[in-house]
Amino acid sequence: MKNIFLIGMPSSGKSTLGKRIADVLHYRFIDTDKIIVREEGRSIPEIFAQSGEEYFREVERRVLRTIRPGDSLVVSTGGGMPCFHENMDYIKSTGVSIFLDVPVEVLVRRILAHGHEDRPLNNPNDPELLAVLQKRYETRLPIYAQATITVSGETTEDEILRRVGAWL
Ligand SMILES: Nc1ncnc2c1ncn2[C@@H]1O[C@H](COP(=O)(O)OP(=O)(O)O)[C@@H](O)[C@H]1O
Ligand SMILES: O=C(O)C1=C[C@@H](OP(=O)(O)O)[C@@H](O)[C@H](O)C1
Ligand SMILES: [Mg+2]
Repeated sequence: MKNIFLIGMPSSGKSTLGKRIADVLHYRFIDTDKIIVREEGRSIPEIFAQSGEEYFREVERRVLRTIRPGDSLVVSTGGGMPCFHENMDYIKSTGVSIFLDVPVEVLVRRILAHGHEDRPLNNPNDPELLAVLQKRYETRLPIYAQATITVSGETTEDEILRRVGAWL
């Protein structure tokens, strides 16, 4: 069966929803950030601090390209993954994609509520967090919008499953 990729901004719920979809569809679930942390033996903030974002993006590129069409995986991506190294083209050629389009205000609320120490690009203590995320959203939107399906934070899980089912 085709792979299912979840894409979208940090805290849009890719990891949470991806696991749920995989459970319901009996697909194997992977989270690219978790694979990177395991492979590197260090956290994402450590990778950014010690080796830089460019290095992280290169690892993302490589991890993504281990996925083949027909692997029957649900893949939760890191928020930036589709936006570097022509990764969105690879995602489109390798499966069906779901863009979780959640308002930036909601993302900020989630980041402030849950903290995000493991995400170097989202600092809950930054007074400009809303503006930073809004700008990042606008930059990334043309890429995210290429997803097969776009759902909002309000779309029910049943509706998401119904819509993605039509593409499998
Ligand atoms: N639909 C939702 N409603 C409210 N909170 C959510 C929802 N989905 C995820 N969250 C919370 O938001 C935070 C980020 O979720 P996560 O799935 O890790 O997002 P992502 O992988 O897109 O960064 C977590 O604390 C999670 O519990
Ligand atoms: O938006 C981004 O560029 C990033 C999002 C993170 O993943 P989540 O979207 O799961 O938080 C993680 O890959 C890294 O910190 C970079
Ligand atoms: Mg995640």
